[in-house]
Amino acid sequence: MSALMITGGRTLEGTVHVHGAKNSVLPILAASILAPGVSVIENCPPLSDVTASLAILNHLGCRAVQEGERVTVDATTLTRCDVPDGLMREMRSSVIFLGAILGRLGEARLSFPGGCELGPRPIDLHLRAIRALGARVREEGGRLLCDGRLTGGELVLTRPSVGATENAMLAAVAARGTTTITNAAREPEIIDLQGFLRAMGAKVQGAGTSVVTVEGQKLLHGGTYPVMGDRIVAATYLSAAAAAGGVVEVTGADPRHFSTVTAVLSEAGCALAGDRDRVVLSRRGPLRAVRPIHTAPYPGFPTDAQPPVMAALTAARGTTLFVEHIFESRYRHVDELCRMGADIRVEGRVAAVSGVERLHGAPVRADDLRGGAALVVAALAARGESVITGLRHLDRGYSGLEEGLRGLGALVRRTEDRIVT
Ligand SMILES: CC(=O)N[C@H]1[C@@H](OP(=O)(O)OP(=O)(O)OC[C@H]2O[C@@H](n3ccc(=O)[nH]c3=O)[C@H](O)[C@@H]2O)O[C@H](CO)[C@@H](O)[C@@H]1O
Ligand SMILES: C=C(OP(=O)(O)O)C(=O)O
Repeated sequence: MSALMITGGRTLEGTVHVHGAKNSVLPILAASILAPGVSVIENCPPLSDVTASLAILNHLGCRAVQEGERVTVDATTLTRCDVPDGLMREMRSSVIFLGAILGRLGEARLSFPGGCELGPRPIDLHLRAIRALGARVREEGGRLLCDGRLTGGELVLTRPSVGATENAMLAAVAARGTTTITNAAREPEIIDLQGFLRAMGAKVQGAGTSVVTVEGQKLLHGGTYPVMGDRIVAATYLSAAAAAGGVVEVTGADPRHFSTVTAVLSEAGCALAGDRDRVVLSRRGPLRAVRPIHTAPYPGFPTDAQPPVMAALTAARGTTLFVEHIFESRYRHVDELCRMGADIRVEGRVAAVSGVERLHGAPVRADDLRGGAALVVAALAARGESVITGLRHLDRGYSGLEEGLRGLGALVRRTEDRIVT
């Protein structure tokens, strides 16, 4: 079983560059099949979710290859409209292929997606959106059978779901006429998807606001596009620096995309400065508790940053309340943090984090992606050695994490075969 061995207690110093955003590149890879052409995606991180996306693309008949941080997708040869159940279960974003396959071929056969287990993650809004564009959707034996000629229309999402907004945009690009998506998600990743669709020749506007408008059936071609930097990876490195102390510069992501996170870390006693694609955090003295942190859709505090920021505040003076509004069950890291000496009580959606003097190292297991990031942050600040297992979750969203942390002076190594009892 592979594990991360982290000996905590060293302050972090230096610069770390974040890779491209997982939550941008996955819908962009799905979008690449909308036109029978060659797309080139730059700044594409080598993540296991990207590998899963490439496997889906190749299964569909495309030629998708990753070389370093560049992915080339030749979607000219796309022939199939089905995604096997095993690939659907690999990640949440497999469901975004629904709008894209349906848009390109008029037919799609998928099943329900996997992804982090954070409580129920239905896809009713996705299906409602594509039905509203004229698709027929049947469920048979756990498979979703979708077909129909798509026509633009007025879509109103009952909540600003990121994935449903993306699926609706992809289907709308191929639909006849104009589609408006009201109460659309406003995340920066939606703006990135719009950027790629425009690079393919699509007419899309409004991304980043609550109303996205798509004029469908424009002549599309392959596009070349650089994926934005990962704001959650940036938030994770900053949380690590806040937890361990020191001076860390994070480059490659736009600090405006995670300003709610930097605001919290600043309130906790860190000094922050930055500009368009870099931010520097320094923490010399102790951390203090902050006002309650409520996760919310963008531009609110991101649910994906809740676990690492919580880990950073486990040793702050005082008590911080976290209120998780997006997912029903996103505190699976709490029990593991408590094994490291944290004092956290959870009641429903609220977690009360009472700062302790210092965490201690322990064997812990990641049960989901950002929960794993929280354990890394905690281990860097803890006294002694931690052994973190469950790395397949971390590998879905973090590439080069050990190298990045080692470059900041952390004692981190990955063992591939250690048996952890
Ligand atoms: C690959 C990707 O981009 N994942 C991100 C995306 O996930 P994802 O796209 O799955 O998140 P959504 O915004 O769709 O989900 C938000 C909430 O809406 C609910 N919901 C969603 C769809 C639906 O059809 N019905 C429904 O009830 C979900 O259960 C959840 O409670 O946004 C989340 C919220 O910022 C992030 O945590 C994930 O990292
Ligand atoms: C929850 C996440 O990912 P996914 O939606 O792919 O499960 C995440 O990136 O934190």
